[in-house]
Amino acid sequence: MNTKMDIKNLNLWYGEKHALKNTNLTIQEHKITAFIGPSGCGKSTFLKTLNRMQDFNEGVRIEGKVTLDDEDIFDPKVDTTLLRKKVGMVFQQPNPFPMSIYDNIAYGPRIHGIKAKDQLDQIVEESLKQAALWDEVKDTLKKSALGLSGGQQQRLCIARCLAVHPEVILLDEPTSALDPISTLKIEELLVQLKDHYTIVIVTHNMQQASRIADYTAFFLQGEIIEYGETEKIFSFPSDKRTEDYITGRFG
Ligand SMILES: Nc1ncnc2c1ncn2[C@@H]1O[C@H](COP(=O)(O)OP(=O)(O)OP(=O)(O)O)[C@@H](O)[C@H]1O
Repeated sequence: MNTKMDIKNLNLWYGEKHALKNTNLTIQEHKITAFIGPSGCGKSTFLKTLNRMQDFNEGVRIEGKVTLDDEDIFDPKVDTTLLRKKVGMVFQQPNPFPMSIYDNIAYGPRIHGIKAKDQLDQIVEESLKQAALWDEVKDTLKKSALGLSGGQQQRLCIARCLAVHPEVILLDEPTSALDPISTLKIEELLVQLKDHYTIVIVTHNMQQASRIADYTAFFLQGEIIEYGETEKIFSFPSDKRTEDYITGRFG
């Protein structure tokens, strides 16, 4: 088992608000890691720190160390565009660009310098196939992505993320805006994708975490209370607060 990302003594402040308190975690390669915990406990904050999305946030102060394949992601020499290519992100609300399905997928590769049509065609097809969307859209690639259903749009966003060949995929409650069937499709997809990618998912859905995650971290008020194999966290939590949360006593 390989550690893909290692987070050590990570603290984050939004102005005066201490949102992450000395958090430590390892993210294992080719596994799905889920973050669970009540609203406002710091899951999204932690997730966004992993590809330096917090750099966009004024007034944020970060201390601690995060490595990707043993390289410090906060090193001033790090090219953040390249980091975000390696560590891609999918958000809660499907957010396709207002352009064609094809152009949505080709957008990232084009930014990274790929211009040849046959090469872009191949990336578009490959990414849509990997995101289990190809069969549904292969005849309408030139149509607007905004015409797709919510579930299709979210798979498009996953395909768009895959098109730049990331190593880690961060997903922030990717199914919370979707119906149960689309949700299951995305879950199946993530389980397939973990053979090739390392996946980190924030979810409010405890069944979802127990269905798909290999590892689960329980967050509470900016701290990681417990982290381990999902089965263990859900069957024999070591901390009373974890037990109270997963049995629905709060949150
Ligand atoms: N940009 C920001 N500026 C100031 N405070 C923020 C900002 N973003 C988040 N916070 C605060 O930091 C804390 C953690 O928020 P975060 O969004 O990480 O929690 P979460 O566990 O992901 O919540 P949810 O499950 O509701 O999405 C909360 O108290 C929130 O109000």
